[in-house]
Amino acid sequence: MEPERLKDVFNNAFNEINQVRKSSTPTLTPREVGTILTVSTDIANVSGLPGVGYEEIVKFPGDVFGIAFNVDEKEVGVILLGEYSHLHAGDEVERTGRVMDVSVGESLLGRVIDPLGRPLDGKGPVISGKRLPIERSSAPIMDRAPVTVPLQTGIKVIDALIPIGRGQRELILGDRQTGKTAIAIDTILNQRDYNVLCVYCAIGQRASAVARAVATLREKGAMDYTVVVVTEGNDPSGLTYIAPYAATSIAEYFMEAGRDVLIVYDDLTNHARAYRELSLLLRRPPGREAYPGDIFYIHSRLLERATHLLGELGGGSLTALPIIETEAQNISAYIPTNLISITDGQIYLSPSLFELGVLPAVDVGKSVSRVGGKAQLAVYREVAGALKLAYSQFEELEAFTRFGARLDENTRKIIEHGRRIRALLKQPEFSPVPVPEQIVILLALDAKLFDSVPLDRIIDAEHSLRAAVADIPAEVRERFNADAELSDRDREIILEIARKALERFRPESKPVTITKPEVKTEAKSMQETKENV
Ligand SMILES: Nc1ncnc2c1ncn2[C@@H]1O[C@H](COP(=O)(O)OP(=O)(O)OP(=O)(O)O)[C@@H](O)[C@H]1O
Repeated sequence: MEPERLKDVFNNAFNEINQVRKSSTPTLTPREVGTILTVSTDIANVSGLPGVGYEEIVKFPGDVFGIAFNVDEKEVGVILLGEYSHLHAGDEVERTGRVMDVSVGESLLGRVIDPLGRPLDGKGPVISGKRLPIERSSAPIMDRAPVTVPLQTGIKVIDALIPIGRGQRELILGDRQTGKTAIAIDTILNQRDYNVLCVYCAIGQRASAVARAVATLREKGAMDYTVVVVTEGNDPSGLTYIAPYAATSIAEYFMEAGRDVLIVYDDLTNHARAYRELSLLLRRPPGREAYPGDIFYIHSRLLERATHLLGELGGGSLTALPIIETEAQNISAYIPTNLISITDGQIYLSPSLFELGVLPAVDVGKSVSRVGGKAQLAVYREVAGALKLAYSQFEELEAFTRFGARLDENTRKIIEHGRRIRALLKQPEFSPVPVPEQIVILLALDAKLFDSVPLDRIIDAEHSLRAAVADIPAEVRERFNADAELSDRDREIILEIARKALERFRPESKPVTITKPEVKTEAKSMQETKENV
């Protein structure tokens, strides 16, 4: 062989050997490791991680994870996401190079998990091939469609007077124990018939309250289409802080797959408190009510993720029902006003109505839905305006009746009508009312058919009317859900059925003979008394 050719063969062989050697050598990946400087309540200060990014996950001994939150040149403030009593100054901390993410997917339906995706229901690990970061940017404006489809809550007062649309953000606020959770749970229960998936995010709640909510959802068959994300009061503040973001990513997965989703944040007061605690521990400067300056931003970036996507993007929607607890009915405190300005309306629950037994204790005057009216079914719109006006007139006039003022006939009628509206807007927990039944009740109320029914028989009259809905011809009932307006003929048919159903609840016109004997008896007895005296 020629020397040139020999040289080529030799070079090729040498290169091949080099390549084989390279591929069999294990590649060395650098580990960036730092040291814990201090560990205090729910946070750790770490040094020696110069490359760490904001919100990057770092790993502590014992598989405890943390989020890098205060990234300074020499020191990193880390929010701890697990039990940290075994951590000490001097322990190693390792960068992971990734941000916090959570399992998402169909397999999460029916599960109760914590914000890290760990199961809390004893049904084994959550198996899902897909993960999404918990912090995601919200859909850009050009990807958003207007809110046009109603989200039926099954709660008469809300569906009629404060309607919610799919993709809307409606705040539920009120003092403690006024029925805030009850409204959210009832709304979830009602989604069974509407094919809306639900995510219930319990944030820093008492374990007993969470257990009660989960038991109700399970008992009523709502867990089939619901994911529950839980942090309890005694969990680290870091876990409480990330809970709503993780729950939103779980919900967004379904939305991006074209589904309609409802998410409940119960409640964001606990979330704000957890964030305040972390910020103060990280020595961020406190602002109003000791909350950090970016408290508005953390809630607005969360709630901006609720939207209705365009048809080309699947047409899915994410409706958010954040809950806020007020103190002594102060809706102008810092966090409630922030949330009121971020959301598209609010449902205010009044403790005084709760005490009076008007449940759900929705104060219609202080509640509003800014976009839901456009999404409301046409049949509701026909009666809602008149009903709201009649109800607010009644509330104003009711105050006068407390002074025992003599009322003219017209005022008396307004008050009697208003009392019946209030009585019919009452509703027990866990018993959503279907749309056709709600509409028939509202039409009958609007036509003042209930005004002749005594107040103590209103509930029976309502039951009788609801049972009579079956008599309405199917084609008329179909128009209720099809967002079609009712014709005069339809209205007449419905009112005729309602009249019949309510007939037996009218008080019998009292025959004169009934009163006369009473007078006689009284007179007689007076005479007898006189005689006896
Ligand atoms: N429509 C209703 N009918 C009957 N009872 C109701 C109704 N709504 C709420 N309740 C009752 O009122 C109580 C308080 O309700 P709920 O726990 O929902 O209030 P909350 O405002 O969420 O309370 P917390 O401040 O503890 O979160 C519960 O005992 C619940 O059963």
